Amino acid sequence: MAHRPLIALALGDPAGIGNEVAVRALSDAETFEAADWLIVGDRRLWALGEEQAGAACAIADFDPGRFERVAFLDLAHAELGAVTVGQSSVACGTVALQNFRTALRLAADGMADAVCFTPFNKQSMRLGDPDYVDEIGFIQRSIETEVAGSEFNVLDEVWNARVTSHVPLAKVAELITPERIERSIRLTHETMQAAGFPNPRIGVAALNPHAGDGGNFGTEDKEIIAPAVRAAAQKQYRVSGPIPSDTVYVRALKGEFDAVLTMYHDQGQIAIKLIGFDRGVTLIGGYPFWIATPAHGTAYDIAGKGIADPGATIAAFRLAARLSGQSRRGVAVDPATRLRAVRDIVFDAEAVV
Ligand SMILES: NC(=O)C1=CN([C@@H]2O[C@H](COP(=O)(O)OP(=O)(O)OC[C@H]3O[C@@H](n4cnc5c(N)ncnc54)[C@H](O)[C@@H]3O)[C@@H](O)[C@H]2O)C=CC1
Ligand SMILES: NCC(=O)COP(=O)(O)O
Repeated sequence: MAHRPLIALALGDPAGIGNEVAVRALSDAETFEAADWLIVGDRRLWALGEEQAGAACAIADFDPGRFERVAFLDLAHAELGAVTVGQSSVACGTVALQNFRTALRLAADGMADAVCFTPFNKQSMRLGDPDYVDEIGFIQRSIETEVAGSEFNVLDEVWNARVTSHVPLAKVAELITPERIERSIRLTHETMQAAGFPNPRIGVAALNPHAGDGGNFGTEDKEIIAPAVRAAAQKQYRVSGPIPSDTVYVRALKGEFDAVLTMYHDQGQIAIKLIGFDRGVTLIGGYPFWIATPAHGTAYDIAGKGIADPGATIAAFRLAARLSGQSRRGVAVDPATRLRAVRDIVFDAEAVV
């Protein structure tokens, strides 16, 4: 039976639109009611978000004895003078990394059902941590797992999955291997099943124009992708392809596929953002808890102006609440156990900062 989940919300890059859209999203009654919220960040930067949004949320500081529906876990860690709205910096990356790591550990330790985050700026994250590549690598390090999850871009109409993600375009072709494709098909199937699709239909995008056009425009589709799709189909996955990538989303939107597996980041993201930029969610699957964020980024060009659209953040928060509320795990639901769990959150948060 569904229960109201506890979501650890890691505030993202403070120089971007993240705090503003988080304030707006939690001011939306239906979104707020969908979960209990533990907001992880620096209270002074949250106040900046309230100012930018022109709205205020009455959220008490976290107190283990009084936690009911929402609390702010104030890590009070930002070097405020070094945060400039609209600019990447070490300070912004460091704050975002610490917020994210704390939220991940809360969930990994079973003290939150899911993690949401507002947009990170990967340039700032790299400045804050030279080893930072992307969220997947950081999650692996933070929760000490070898498991590499994957990003899924979610709209009501269709999902997008990726064989490669945050890699230079020049490297994509060499990373398209049968093993990666089969693994991505399996992860897409398992993640979508966990999200409520009993037997998802997956269309696999081709890499080259017109799926290589008989070998005229590259051989990967014929020699690598087609055999991998056949092998996956033999294992009973409902999969077809390679399908020319300029029309695979047209077919998906007509109802032929529940998801499209693309070969590289922008191949799917362009389609998804054209279909629903204001409600697109990036969902990270493959871990014991759901992780969700809006599909858009930090939008430095409009940060601080009070004009950011909160639609995708609302969609991300609601999706995480729905999936974790009906999910495979679930933290303590009775108040006494939850109180104990939330007390531990504080100790854990102190330990990781
Ligand atoms: N959820 C996350 O953590 C994500 C983080 N990123 C990161 O964000 C940074 C900037 O990425 P960009 O490619 O420039 O994409 P972006 O999404 O930040 O901006 C692209 C364009 O969309 C507009 N835009 C974005 N969100 C909007 C909103 N809510 N309302 C109105 N307009 C909006 C921006 O003003 C800009 O013109 C990068 O470091 C990237 O890695 C990108 C996507 C998702
Ligand atoms: N992994 C979260 C994230 O960065 C989402 O944006 P994208 O770069 O994967 O499009």
